[in-house]
Parts: sequence; structure tokens; C-alpha cells
Amino acid sequence: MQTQDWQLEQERLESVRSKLQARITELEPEVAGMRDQASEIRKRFWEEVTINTSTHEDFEETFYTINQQSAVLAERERGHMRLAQQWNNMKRLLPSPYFGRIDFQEKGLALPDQIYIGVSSFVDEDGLSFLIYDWRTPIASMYYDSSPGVASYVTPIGRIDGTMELKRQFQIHNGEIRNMFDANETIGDQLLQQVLGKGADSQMKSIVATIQKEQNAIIRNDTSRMLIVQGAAGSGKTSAALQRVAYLLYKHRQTISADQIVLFSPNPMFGSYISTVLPELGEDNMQQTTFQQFLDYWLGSSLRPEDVFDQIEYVLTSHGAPGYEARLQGIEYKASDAFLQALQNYGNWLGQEGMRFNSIRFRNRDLITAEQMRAKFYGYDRSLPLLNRVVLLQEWLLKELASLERKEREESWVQEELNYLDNDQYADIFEVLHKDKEVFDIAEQYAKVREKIGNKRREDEGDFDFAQKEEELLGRKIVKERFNPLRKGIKKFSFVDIKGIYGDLFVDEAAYREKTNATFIPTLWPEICSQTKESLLQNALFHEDATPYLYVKEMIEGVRTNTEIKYVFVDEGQDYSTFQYEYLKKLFPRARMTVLGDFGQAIFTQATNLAAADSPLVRLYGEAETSLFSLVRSYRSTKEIVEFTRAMLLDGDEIVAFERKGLKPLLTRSNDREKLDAQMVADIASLRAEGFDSIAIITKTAAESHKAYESLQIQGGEALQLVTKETFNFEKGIMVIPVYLAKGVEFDAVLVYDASSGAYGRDNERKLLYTACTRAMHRLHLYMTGDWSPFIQAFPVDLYEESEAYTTE
Ligand SMILES: Nc1ncnc2c1ncn2[C@@H]1O[C@H](COP(=O)(O)OP(=O)(O)OP(=O)(O)O)[C@@H](O)[C@H]1O
Repeated sequence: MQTQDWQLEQERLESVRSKLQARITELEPEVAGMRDQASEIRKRFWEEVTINTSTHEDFEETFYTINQQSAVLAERERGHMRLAQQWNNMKRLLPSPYFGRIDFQEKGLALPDQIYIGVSSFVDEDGLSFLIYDWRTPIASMYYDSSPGVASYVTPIGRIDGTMELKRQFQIHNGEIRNMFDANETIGDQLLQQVLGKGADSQMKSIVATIQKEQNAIIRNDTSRMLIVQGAAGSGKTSAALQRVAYLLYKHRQTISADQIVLFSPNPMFGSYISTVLPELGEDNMQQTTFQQFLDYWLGSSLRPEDVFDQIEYVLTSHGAPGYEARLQGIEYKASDAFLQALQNYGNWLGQEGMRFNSIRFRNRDLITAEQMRAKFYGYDRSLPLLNRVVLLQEWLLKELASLERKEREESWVQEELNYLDNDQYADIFEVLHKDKEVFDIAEQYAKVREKIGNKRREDEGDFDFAQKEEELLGRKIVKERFNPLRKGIKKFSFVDIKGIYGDLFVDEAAYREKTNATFIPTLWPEICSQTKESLLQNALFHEDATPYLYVKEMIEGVRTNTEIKYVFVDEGQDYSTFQYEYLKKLFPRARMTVLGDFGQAIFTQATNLAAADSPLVRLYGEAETSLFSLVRSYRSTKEIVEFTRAMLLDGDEIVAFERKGLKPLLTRSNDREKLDAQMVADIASLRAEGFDSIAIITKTAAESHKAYESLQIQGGEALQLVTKETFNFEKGIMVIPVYLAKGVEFDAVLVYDASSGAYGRDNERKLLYTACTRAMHRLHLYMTGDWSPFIQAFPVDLYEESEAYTTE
């Protein structure tokens, strides 16, 4: 790079920075002023309006004044937000205003444009010349998509053709150009090398300066209803997803806001890991949740749904336990398309027979029996959908209940309860009654009606037996209060016995076949049935039953929907079953979906292959509305680690390593676990000394994490953090973590605690080991006593180094 170029760029940088600084200083009082104004209006809101409701006209006038005042307030607040956002953007730009430049000669124009690209736009005083272009503008897409030469970009009014004459990358810190490269490649590897060579952080970073072409296509795709990304470990799926959120928020800033986007993440800790990316880009965070939180919310009060982590812990630790094989078959079947179809058929069957209801009981007797409900329900027109009939039944029940409530007032317990009211309670209710104008009106009306019906002269005030009437009213009130929970229950459909209806699926094979028309039934069905019933009996739900249960519940009670959400993102999408996707589709009917995942990391039994030709995901919205992207280049790990890890997968050949050099993975064995633990502690110390701050000891299960944590401490391991499913914050340091909780995150160095054939020998453990090893950015160590996992034994020996544990106690 010419010194002169460098100097010119530094001068331009200084000029842009001083303009930024000047604008920030200029806006500062305005921003503060608007804030004060808005809060002043808010404070004086009620002083400005006179509430007058004496006549209809006064009321209307009051109403309009309030509306007007709130419109003024809202406008000021919007103005303040816009200004504050501009101001914040400029402050964010100041230390490093841009990271890229392209010179673009548009066809037909005389001179090329210099386009500088940063995290947001900045326009010169003339209001026309862009000193910095936001990375999300159409013109900036060329920076990611094209190399110098013929280039074009698409705007809302059509395609613009021309030639890219220069493409330059910058690393700018605190107003100084630290590095500058002219790139021939789409995005020069040099800069990416530097970025990827850095240490892991407890928070993910934005990648806008080095987005790769194939990632850019995902970020900017705005046509598909369903966008599926299958990508190797470390290929930037999560990164692409987050920059995509920022892109959508920019492109649709007039119509959508961050809270209309929801991201499903694999565990709560992951939420903390990615929480700073969007704010770093000047955008608000989208909503974040886990599927588990959803299940707990919708099922939690009536049943205890097992969480996915307990399920996987069972799968990984209970081999050979009674019922294990059946449970495994059950997990697989209950996540399948076949079961979904069976439940839909079950819905039709229930339309004709077999609905179960809960009697409505009061004071130890049935007010309305399940039998009455069944008769009523099947008395409705059978061509009506199940759901409509349930609603009709609900309406009928509410009416019935109202008349039963009236009758109940005559029951002796009401009088008894009145007698038992102590003086204070009586006085309280009495007082309330007196204050309650409505109740007086009722008493008054009651008197009038009596007068009419009985054709009797209305008693004088003095004749009116207030004591008696009030006692009646008290009685009513008591019954009403007691009936309230029943009413609420009916409104919440508690008269439908969902538990019984779901349980009826698991009686025996013949019944199941009859109710569902199922053609395929797992071989261990009788055992699956007894396990499921047993768990329901204890008011618990296996994880694999939770979503199907919810599906049946909603088939009968109606689907809860959220029409506000416009985009749904599912990270680690391979871990969701067909059911879960069907459920998400129903829950968010107006949303577009982006699903990112890696079948190579499908460690849960209910996995979905995102990219398979018959993937249920493609069927969800249909092929025409679905786009499938594939990312094969792995950015996280060094070349040596990628070459080692991809050899674990059956189809790992297509994974491409990014050219970043490091040490080969190190395999350490010993016959003595204590000695091995001592070796691990010594290795951790030397990794720390080399400057690696984030180190994970990855175990297969939570149980093994506890054991490892304790024995490493005994061997002198200090400052270890034990990560469990309850850990919400991802912190830098040395952590002991089960592999399924380390999904999606990364560490400078990974130490696999036990890579023996005992730990990772079965076929379903291959992907677990792959997931564990692919968390490593710079160093990977594996330890074991006994024999190496067969997935490692099969490797060519030049993929790793070997050593014996040498430390002695
Ligand atoms: N274009 C890029 N520029 C710089 N860094 C990148 C780029 N793409 C990915 N990375 C980095 O690579 C690492 C892995 O990215 P990310 O976590 O998004 O991958 P992933 O596909 O979601 O991985 P996994 O499936 O293993 O969870 C991160 O450190 C990320 O910052």
C-alpha cells in the first residue's frame, strides 16, 4: 500500500471524524432539550386538560383534548427518539467510522463514487452527500458480493450496473488507521484472518466488516416465507442470523420493530452470549426465548413437563435401565410425522366419539356431570368442527352454571355461612354493600319489579325490609364468589379432560389403531403406553409428550396465536421436531421463519434434518415459499481442528476449513484417572499462561460435569465454574460444562474430559463428540483412560498429536 494512499485516507478519516464530532456537539443540547420538553409535557399533561363530564358535549370535548395532548406528546417523543438515535449512531461511529470502501463507476456517469461503509450512515451538511453508507444499504451489498471488476447492485427501482474500481478494507481504532488492505477477493482473507485469530469472548461480536458472500445472501434474503440454513459447525449461522435481524430492522424500519422478531435459542445461557450483537449495531434486541420456556408457560400450571436437558441426560445415562429401549422408541416416534398424522386422525375420531369431560363439581357433588356434557356435545351437529362444538358446549355450560347458581342460593349452607360470618366480616360486607351503588340499584329495581308483578303499592321506604334484602344480597354474593372459580374454569376449558384424552391414545395397540388409523406403530408400543400413562398419572409429562400434548389441547380448545410477530428465528434448528415446527407455524401465523442448524450436531433424539429432500421443514410452507442455503466453510476453528473434527462425521468431507493455522489436537491418555486429572490441571495452567482466557472442560453429561468438577478441584484446579442448565450468564474463565449446554458457544480452548470408547462409542454419541470438539477456536485437547472412542480411532494419525499423562502427584 502506498504511503500516499495511507496519508490521504488518514486525512479523510480525520475530516469525517471532525464533522461527526461537530454534529454530535451541535445536536447535544437539542437532544437534551427534547428530552426535557417531552418530560415537561408528560408532567403537565393533566394540567392542560380540564376534565368535564357533566354533559355529553363536555365529555366529548374532554375526550378530544386528551387525545390531542397525547398526540403532541407522542410526536415529541418520536422526535426525541429519532434525534437520540441519530446522535447515538454518530457517537458509535466516531472511534471507527467505517471499515470498507468501494469505488464504483456507475455506467453512464462521468466519475466514480467513493463509497465508505460503516455501521450506520452519515450525511454531510448539504444533506445529500453520504460520507458513510450504512452496511445495509443496497449499494453496500457490492462490498460483500463482488470483487473489483464488473459489478452491480439492486435498488427498489431496478439494477444499477457499473465497474468496481477499488475495494479497500480498514481497521480503525480510536480515529487511527491501524491496517488497510486492498482486496482482490470478495472480502480479503487477511482481515478475516486477523479477526478470527483473536481470543474468544463471553459475548458474541458482530461480523459486519467481514461478512462473507454466502452469508450475505442469507442476511439479505427477503423473499422466502421459510429460509433454511444448513451449515457446518462454526460456519457463521448464528452470526448470519443476528446480522439478518439487524438488516430486516433497517430495511423495514417503517413497519417492524425489534419486539416483532423472536429468536428461539438452545438454552438461556446462549441468550446472554448473543445479547450484545444488535446493540453494538445500534439496534434493539429482538425477543429471545427457548422452546422450553414456551412449554412451561402453556403447560406448567397443570402438569410438570420434563425439560429437554433431563430428557437427554436420561438418554445418555440410562442405557440398560428397565424400559430404556421403549422410552427411546417413544421419543423417536412421538417426534415423527407419523405421530402427527395419527393425532390429526384422532381429532376426527373424537368428533364422532370418545371425548372426555371433567364433571363440574361443587361442595362434593356433581353440578354438571361429564355424561351430561358428552350427551350435549355429541348432540350438536356432527359436521361442525370439534373446536366449534367445544365452544358451543362452553356457552351452554356458562348458562347452566348461571341458573344453578341461582338455585344454589336457596341451599341451607348459604344461610349457615351467613350465620357463621363473624361480626367483623359481616360489618365489612355490609359496608361494602352500602357503598356499592350498583347493589343499591339492584335492590331498588327489585322493589320496583315486585311492585309491578304483585300489583302492589310499593312499600314506603320504611316498609322496605332492608335487613332481609341485604341478607339476600349477601347470600348472592357468597354463592357468586364460590361459583367464580367454576366460571373461570369453564372459560379456560377445564371441563375438557385433555389429560384423559391424551392418555386414551396409550391404552393398547388395537385401540390406538382404531382411533388414529396409524399404519406404523413402534414395536415396543405396550411398554411405551405404560410409561406414558404412568407419567401422566403423576401429573408429569415426558419431554417428548409435551408438544404433542399441547397439539391435542389446541386441536380441541383452539390455537393460541400471536399475530404481532413478523419474523421467527430458530437457532440450532436440527434439535426441533416436526411437531415443534407445526406448533410454531400455528402460533405465529403472520411470521416468516428462518431456521438455522447443523444435522452434524443433531444430538437430541427428536432431530430434524433441515436439508434432506423430504425434510418436514420444506413441507411446512411448501417448496415454492422455501429457500435452502448451505454454509460449508467453518470459521471458528483452526484448520487443524476442522480437519480433525470433520473426520468424525460420516459426511464431513464437504466441510471446508478456513486457512488459519494452529496446533494439531492433542490426545492424552493414562491408565490412572487421577493422574489424568492432574495433567488436565497442568494443561489448563499452561493454556492460561499462553493467554487463553476462555477454556472449557466439556463432558458428555451433567453427572459427569459434577464428577469432573470435583476431581479437578481435588487436583488443584482453581477458579472452575460449573455450568448447569440453571446457569443464565455466560462468563469468561474456565468452565466445566456438559456438551449439550455448550451448543452454539465457543471457547479459546476445549478439553474433552473423557473421549473414551465408553463415553462416545454408540452411534448416537458420534455427534455429541463432534459438537464438543467443534466448540474450540484455537486449541483442542482430548483425554481418556482405556481406549479412544472408535470415532477417533478411525482417524488418520497425522490429524493429531499424542501424549501420555506425565504429571505425578
Ligand atoms: N464472516 C465472518 N467474519 C468474522 N467472523 C466470523 C464470520 N463468520 C463467522 N465468524 C465467526 O465464527 C465463529 C462461529 O460463528 P457462529 O457461532 O455464528 O457459527 P455457527 O454456525 O452458529 O456455529 P455452531 O453451529 O457451531 O454453533 C464466531 O466466532 C463468529 O464470530
